[in-house]
Amino acid sequence: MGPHPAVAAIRLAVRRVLHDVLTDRADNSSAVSSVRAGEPPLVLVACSGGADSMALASALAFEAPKLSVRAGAVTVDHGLQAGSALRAAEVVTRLRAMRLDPVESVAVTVGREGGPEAAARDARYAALDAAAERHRAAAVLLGHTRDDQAETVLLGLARGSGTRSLSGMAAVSGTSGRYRRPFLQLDRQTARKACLVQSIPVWDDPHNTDPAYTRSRLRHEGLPALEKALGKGVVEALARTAQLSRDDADALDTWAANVEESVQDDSGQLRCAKLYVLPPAVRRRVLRRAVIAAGAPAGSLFARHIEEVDRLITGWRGQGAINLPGRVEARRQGGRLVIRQG
Ligand SMILES: Nc1ncnc2c1ncn2[C@@H]1O[C@H](COP(=O)(O)OP(=O)(O)OP(=O)(O)O)[C@@H](O)[C@H]1O
Repeated sequence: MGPHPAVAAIRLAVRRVLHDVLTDRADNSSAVSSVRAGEPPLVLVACSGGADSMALASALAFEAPKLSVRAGAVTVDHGLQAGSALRAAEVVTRLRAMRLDPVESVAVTVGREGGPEAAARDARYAALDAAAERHRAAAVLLGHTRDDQAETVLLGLARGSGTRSLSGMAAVSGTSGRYRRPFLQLDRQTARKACLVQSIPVWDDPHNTDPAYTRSRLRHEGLPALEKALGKGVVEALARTAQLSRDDADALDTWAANVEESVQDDSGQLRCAKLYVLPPAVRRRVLRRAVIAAGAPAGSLFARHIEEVDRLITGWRGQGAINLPGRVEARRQGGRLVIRQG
């Protein structure tokens, strides 16, 4: 008898990603310094102890040896709840029981920038990046599911963001495509079921059900209400929207990169008349690129900032300089847009 369908589904998803990692590694072996010739590649799973990442860890532990890949794990202790260190130690024990090696727990200090969720995420990714470098890992797997993707799209929609934000999380992201999300096409229930039938204990993060958090409200109230109103297929449809938006956003980014030079004068300043005739989606991207090139941190730059700069082109009525994150300033001067750091 074969494995339970949920277990078969998670293993297949991981197998596919491991194949991709090995193929990419073979293609880049001369370019990527972290790859050591002849050494079996190491793939790490980022594991919170929750159902999604425990299912991911179990599938990685099963599939990796068949492809001569070493499988390890990292759990990050955010130190935000009483007893978090103990829980991290427990997760480590469970991961070692799956014969993953190396397995480590990394304690981080969570700052305040951007609110508690964003600060925890920044600290977590910094720790995962450092672990990947330390172990020269070929990839780090994350347990985001199709449900997480649907939530991300809805959050972007509610913020009034553009196509880039609606495109949610990429299947491959990070430095040299380090982060992989094998479960992006799988629903959360499949991961949970796979843990259940394999008797894998999981830890349910109380934050995930705490109505104080936007994502938690969306998960437990918003999406069920949408499913009731629009039907069960809404999660899948939102995930499809993410993929379509990603393709659109990629095409528009390429367009913007290609026209950039044609709107600059000899000293590299942007010519307002040339910008004016561009389609708004392309113009806003050109402006965003220019603002980032001048030194504004991409993460602090929001749609409203770029809209304000855009009004120097489309709604010009002699307004003054616009202050942007990273002490960058944009002003219109004699038919040119001057964007520079103060
Ligand atoms: N504390 C952590 N340590 C290591 N990896 C983490 C941690 N928290 C989250 N991750 C990684 O990020 C993914 C998404 O995290 P998120 O917080 O959105 O979901 P989650 O509900 O914690 O997921 P899971 O059910 O896997 O615990 C996880 O599946 C996992 O791969």
